[in-house]
Order: sequence, then structure tokens, then C-alpha cells
Amino acid sequence: MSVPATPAGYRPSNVPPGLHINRSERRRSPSHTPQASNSCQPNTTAGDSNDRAEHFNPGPDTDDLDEVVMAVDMKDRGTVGCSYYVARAEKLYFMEDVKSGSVDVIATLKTFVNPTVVLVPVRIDEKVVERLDPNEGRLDSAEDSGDHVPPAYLLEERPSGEFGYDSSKARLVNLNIGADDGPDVAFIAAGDVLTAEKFEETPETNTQGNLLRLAAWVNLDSKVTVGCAGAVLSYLQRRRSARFLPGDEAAHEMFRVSTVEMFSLKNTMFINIDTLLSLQIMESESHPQVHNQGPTRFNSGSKEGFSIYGLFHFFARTPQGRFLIRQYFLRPSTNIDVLNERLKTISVFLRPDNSDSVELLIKNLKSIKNIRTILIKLRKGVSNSSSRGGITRNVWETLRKFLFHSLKIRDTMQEVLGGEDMSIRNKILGRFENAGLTELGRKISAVIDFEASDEQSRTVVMRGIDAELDNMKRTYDGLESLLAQVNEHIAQRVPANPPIETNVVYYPQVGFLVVVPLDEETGDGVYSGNPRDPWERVFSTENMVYYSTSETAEMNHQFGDIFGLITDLDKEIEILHELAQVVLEYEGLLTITSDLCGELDSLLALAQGAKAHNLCKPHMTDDNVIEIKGGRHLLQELTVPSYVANDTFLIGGEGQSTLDLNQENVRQTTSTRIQWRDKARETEDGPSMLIMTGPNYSGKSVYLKQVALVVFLAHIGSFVPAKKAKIGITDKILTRVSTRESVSKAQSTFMLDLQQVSFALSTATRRSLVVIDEFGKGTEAAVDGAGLVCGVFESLLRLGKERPKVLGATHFHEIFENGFLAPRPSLSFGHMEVHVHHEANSQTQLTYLYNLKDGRSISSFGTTCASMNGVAREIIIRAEELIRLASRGEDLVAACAIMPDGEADELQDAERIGRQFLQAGNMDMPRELLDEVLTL
Ligand SMILES: Nc1ncnc2c1ncn2[C@@H]1O[C@H](COP(=O)(O)OP(=O)(O)OP(=O)(O)O)[C@@H](O)[C@H]1O
Repeated sequence: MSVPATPAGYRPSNVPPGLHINRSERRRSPSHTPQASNSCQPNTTAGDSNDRAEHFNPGPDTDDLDEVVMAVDMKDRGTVGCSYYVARAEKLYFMEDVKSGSVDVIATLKTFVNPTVVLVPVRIDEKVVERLDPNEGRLDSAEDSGDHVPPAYLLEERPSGEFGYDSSKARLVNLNIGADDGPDVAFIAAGDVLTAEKFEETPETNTQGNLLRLAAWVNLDSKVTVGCAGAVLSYLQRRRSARFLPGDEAAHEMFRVSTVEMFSLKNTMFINIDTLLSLQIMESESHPQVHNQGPTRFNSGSKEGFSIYGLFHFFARTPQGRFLIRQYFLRPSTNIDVLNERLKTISVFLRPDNSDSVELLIKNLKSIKNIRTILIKLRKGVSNSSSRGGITRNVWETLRKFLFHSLKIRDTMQEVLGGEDMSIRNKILGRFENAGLTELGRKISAVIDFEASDEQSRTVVMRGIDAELDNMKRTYDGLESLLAQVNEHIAQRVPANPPIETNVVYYPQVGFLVVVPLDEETGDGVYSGNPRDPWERVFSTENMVYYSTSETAEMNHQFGDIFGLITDLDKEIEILHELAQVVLEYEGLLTITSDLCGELDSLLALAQGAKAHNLCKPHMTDDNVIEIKGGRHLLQELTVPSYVANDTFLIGGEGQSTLDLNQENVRQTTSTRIQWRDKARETEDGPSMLIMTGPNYSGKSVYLKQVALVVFLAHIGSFVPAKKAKIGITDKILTRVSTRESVSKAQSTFMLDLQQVSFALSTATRRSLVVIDEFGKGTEAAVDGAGLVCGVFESLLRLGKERPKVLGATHFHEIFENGFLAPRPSLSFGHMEVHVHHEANSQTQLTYLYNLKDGRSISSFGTTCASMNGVAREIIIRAEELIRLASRGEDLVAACAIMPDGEADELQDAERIGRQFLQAGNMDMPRELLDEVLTL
């Protein structure tokens, strides 16, 4: 006999969360279809009800868990403050106020935090609001196609009072929410962890005490940030009030703040959304999650399309691993130690003799879930009496697997060769407390019967935990034979002739019943008791009638709704509730284990990406240099049959010492390298700017992006697509790249170009990489465009020791023809090699070789490209003629005035007639003149 599946915590679909339905009501609405049988396996809708139960259990709303609420403010001429809350981590982050910050800091914060909601005070500078435009990140193609593209996040302007320092501080002081016996909020400063024990040492519960404790972990002098934190807390409170009725305890579990942490933008490379999109590092994507319409943001889900991030995130196995990968991409680091540690770890994982261990690690990680989410569910189940049963079977199963596989991961990490000083290995061995994890695993397995839970699709408590529960289960198990005995007893009282088959059955929530076949003539059972002891008809089916008899009444009295008692019994719920509390005692260990699994997963994903895409370990250096040998574009190379790799060499202002450069270059052999080396020797410096010219489609843009991507990947601690790369720590990647068209209808493409370039000019430092592709194309007069490009390049070159590394591409050959940009050692030119074939019919054909060559290209082969792409022959001939004239400096206006045959004569006639009309003045037109005009 198997126990029917009516799990603890079942709630019918029409009952709102937080309400109990009482048993008598449920009796009146049995959810099963009775069947005639003498077994106690009655419920044909068991699977169904279980599904529903899982579905309706009041777990945390997963949409809420994805929320990241950020508040920013800028005060006193540029002091920027920011605080944000991450629902999944239940963490409130504080930034140290940034003095003399600018709107650019706000742009960085936007990318760094990747929020779903942004709060600003109404009084904030319009420029800040512009910078926070949630529509940034929308692609025109999507808009043009008429698709609804949701904004990146919800931007709310809030009354300035919500950002007030005193009220915010008061809100922070009261942060001891969720604490039943005093505050349980752990405050953590950047790089410092407040342990539970440490916390216990300061048991002040009064306001002053809370304030002191708060001040120990958060810089309360960062007044603008404190105001922002207050605004975030007000927002969370508003959301809670909108969801729950006053006094509902469940509200405490929504948007709980369990830790506070400081964060800093120091050591983060600046990269904005424009750059992430134009370099195809990430794709913005519809994220239907938040109330209202759901914003578009970079999410950690699995739907990232064709992007660099997609190539790596694909390899992560755990939600927390995917989350971290996303963080790496949104927050590239300038901390050389952090980057070298990641690079070293990837190298260790890629060692051929570690391949078995890596495989095993990946296999185990597949069974690891984000335990933070599970803990939220447990806490919710524990604190909310109405949803205690809501801790679903999945939660226990997930925990068990988590503990088992974490221990396996710990064992495997010990076997990784060459990783003795690898930080992740040591963290795992040190923080995955073997004893603690094993002990908790044992405790869970001692309470939950996983085998029976599987069979019965509900959480089944082990026998031996509770005597009362065991008794009931024993009785239930013995029901089958009891039913048979009672049936035998009843059968003796039923007339023997004609023989009548009776059965005794048990239905949960209905009780025990006797079943006899239906007599079609009477519509009653073929037997329904004797006159002294008539049976009471309960219901019938097509051919059976169900009766309650004195015997079944007695059994009901004795055993009651035994199944309901077992499954819905407070006893069982209580046991699970206690177990949940035990698990929560291990919260610290579980979260750290879960987070470290995520870190390991993210590093393994980087290693797998490196292996899959044939990447090499970059040499990160403090020298201000980019030196790439055999660089490739990770995405482009997937789209062409054979990708041509190219080298790069750039030195920013005060790059590297001549000595370093010479030593490095001894190992370089290509002619380009020698030229660069010689140039560097001559000047004790090298090119900080490379300008690419050459035909359309020759590979200029791809090359520029490829270099930027190598630099970017190196700064997330990843291997890079090259044979060899030496990458200087870069503080910003600033781009003006044409693939990304206008992001907002209010701005023309050219305006956007100008904004991007002026931003680059004002913020680039000698440590930055600036990529300018085809700037100035959108100007009405080509001469404006050429002038602008030339001005931009010139001003970047003139920054002297402060000049950034710049990669540019332009079609404005005139700036070089006319010597507008004077040659100098810091300026170098490159072009992609093309073969020009002159065919018999005087047509020219180009073959693109995608091979980077030093120097400028002679021609942009514009007409050849046009001809190859189907532009009519006459147009090409005419264009070539005009190009020839222009290059000879002839007047193009006059040249354009040359008329085709006959057209000039006609115009002369027309002119003559016009003049005659004018001479005729107001007089009547003479007949002969009119005739002449009409006969023409
Ligand atoms: N290194 C390479 N190896 C192989 N194919 C390449 C390489 N670089 C570019 N290509 C191919 O050439 C195409 C055109 O490249 P790209 O857009 O960079 O040209 P471009 O010179 O910038 O053109 P335009 O001046 O019109 O913008 C790419 O889509 C790609 O298919």
C-alpha cells in the first residue's frame, strides 16, 4: 500500500496565500473521484494535487528576488552618493561618497550596479537624469521593427525628503528587521566580515547602540550615500506595503536586509553601456521581471545571444556562477593582483593532467543550486506560521544534493595539481567545513525519508522521530489488513444467496465505507443492511453504491481521517519546521559554501571558454602598453571560414621604459615589429595612436574592435584571443563605434557621435584606450567631418605624456593628403592589405587579405567596392571621372555643369525666348513672337 499524495501545505487554488482552510470545509469538497476497491489507494488526482501544492506553496516571488534597487544622488556641486539593494543576496550596499564626482560617475554606477529600479530625488540636476535615461541600451533595429522594447529599468523621481540624511539615518538604525530576539543584521565593511560571534559581542539594542554599531561598518560621513540608502529603504517599505496587509508577518520576509556592505568604484575599469553594446560584449535583452513592464538590462539568464559574454556564460553551471560571470563583465577590474589570480587559476584548470578533476568539478557543480534562495524559502516557511508547510520537498532535496556535492567538490579540489597556492582552492578547503556540512547532511537525512518522499511526491518524515506520528503511520500501514478483516465481518452478515460481493474502502477526508454493486432495478445497492441496522447511503457511482455502516462509523470514530492527520498533521509540519530552524543555524556556512561554489563555477567557465576558443594567457603589466601578437576577434572568427590574425602595438603616454621595450622586442620577428621597435628606439617612445585607412569591408572596424576586446577580456581576468598579449592596466575603454546607431529618437546619430567623442576627450587618461571608428561621417559637408576627425585626433595626440592609446579608422583621406595631421612618432598608420586585379574589361577587382600593413592605404577603392556591390557602370564611370578631377584640384561645380549632347542648345533657345518675353514687358505679345514660341 502506498500513501496517497496529499502533501503538507496543500492549498486549493482559490484560497489566497496566508489563509488556512479548515478541515471540515475540505471534507465537503473532496478532490478525488472515488472508485470501488477495497484498497486504501484512493486518490487518482494525487499527482495533480501535488503539482498544485508545489505551485501554490507561498515560496518567495522569484521576480522579487531578481530586483536590484539603486538610489543615486548628486549634491554640493558634484558629491555623488549611491546605495543599492540586491534582493537575492538580501544585501544593502553603500558607496563611499565620491567628492567632485561628475555625471560620468553616475554612468559608471549604472553599469556597475545593473539595476532594475533607479531612484533619484526630484531636485537632482537634469544632466544626471539624462545620464540615467533608461532607454539607453535600446537598439534602433528593435524600435524600427515595431517591437515593444522595455526600458532598461524603472527610473523613479522621489521627493527629496526621502533622501534626507537624518531620516535616512533613522531608517538605517532601525534596520534590525527580521530579528525576533534582537537584531540579526550583520554589518560588513569592504573586505571585512562581521561574524555572528563578533556581532554577539555588541548586544546593544537601543538606538544609540545600533547607531554606534552601524557607524562601525558603514561610513556615516558619506552623507549623500546615507540619504540614498534611506531612499532605497523607503522604496522597499512601499513595495512591502503594496503587497501585504498591515500586520502580516510575511511582509518581513520580503526585501529583508540581512547584511550591509561597502562598495567602491576604485579598481573598476570604466566601461559604459554604449561600449558594451557596440563591442558586442553584452546584449541588452528583454527581462520581463519587474512590476509594470519589465525592464531591459543585462541579465544573468540563459538567453544571452551572440555576444562575448554569451560565449562564457554558457559554460557556467550554477546560478551563482552565472551571476558572477555577469559581474566580471560589468565590472572589469584594474587590480592586477585580482586579475593575475584569475589568470593563474585558469592556467591550473587548463593543465592536461587536471582534466579529470575539472570534469568532476563541473559534474558536481551541475547539482549545486543557489542556497541563498533556498535559505530565503526556509526562513519564510519558518517565520510565517501560515506557510510553514510551504517548505516544499524540493527545498530538502536541493539542500541534500547541495551538501553532498559540496563535499565532493571539496575532495576534488584537493586533487587539483599545481593549485597549492590558488586562492579559490584554499578558500574552498578552508571555508567548506567538512564537519559542519557532513553534520548538517546527517541531520537532514535523519529526519527526511527521501526514498518515501520520492515515491509519495511529498515530504515524508522518517520513522523514529516522533512516537505519535509513528503510531499513526503504523496504523495507516496496517489499514489494508484491517479493511480486509472488517470486510470479512460484514460479509458474514450479508445473505449468502445470491452471493453478494462487498468491499470496505478508505478515502482520506471521507473515511471508511462499505461498497456493494448497484441494483439497476431499484437504483440502490443489491444489499443495504437489514431493517434493524440499515446502512446509510453516502454516494454511488455508475455500478457501485457506497454506504456508511455501524462498523465503518466505529472505524471512523477510532481512526478518524488518519491520512489527513499524517499528511496535514501539525506534528509532521512541526518536525519539518524544527528541521528548517536547524538548517538556518548553518546559514553562514551554507551561504559561504554556495558563494564559493559560484566563484569556482565562474572561474571554470572562464577556463572552459579559454579552451573552447583557443585563448592565451595575457601578461598583465603596469606598463602603459598594448602589445598583441596574432590577435583575433572572438565573434567574427566564428562567422568566417578563415580568420586572419593581426598584431597590435600601442604605448600610451609615459608608456614603458626603453629598456623594457627593447628586451620585449628581442623576441619579436615580424617586420612591422622591427619598424615599431626602431621607431620606439628613435624616440624613446612608441605610437600611442594607430589610424586605419583603406577600402570598405577591408576589416578596419573588426580590427579596432578586436584590440578593444582583447584589452577588455584581459581586464575581466580571462584569457584572450591571441597568440601572445602584453596588456597594460587600462582604466577606461571609450568608444565611438558605428555599429551602434542612435539610442534615442531625440538624438541624431551624429549628435550621439559627438557626445561619445567629447566624453572620450574629456575623460580619457594616459591609461585609457579610445576607439574611434568612422567619426564625422554624419556631417552634411564632408569637410566638416574631416575637420572634426582631424581635430579630435590632433587633440588626443597633443596630450603629450597624458595621451591615451587610440585606435581610429577614417575614410577622410584628405586630412593626410593635405598634411592636416602632421606625422610624429606617436602617430602610426595601418591598413588592411588588399589585392587589386585589373581585368580585361578595364574593371577592377579587389581581394581582401585582412592582413595588417604598416602605413596608409593609397586609395579607399570606393568605386571598386561600389561596382562589386552592383552599382551601375555609368555611375561608376562618372564617379571615377569626378574623383580624378578632384584629385587634380579642379573646380567640381564647373565640372558638373558640363551638359550631355544637345542639352546645351536647348537651354540656349530657352534662354533667348525668356529674354524676348522680358523685353516685351507689359505690351501685348506680338503674334509673330507667339507663333515662334509655339512652334519651338
Ligand atoms: N581579420 C579578418 N579575417 C577574416 N575576415 C575578416 C577579418 N576582418 C574582417 N573580416 C571580414 O570583413 C568584413 C568587413 O570588415 P569590417 O566591417 O571591419 O570592414 P571595414 O573596413 O570596417 O568596412 P567599412 O569601412 O565599410 O566600415 C567582416 O564582416 C568580416 O567578415
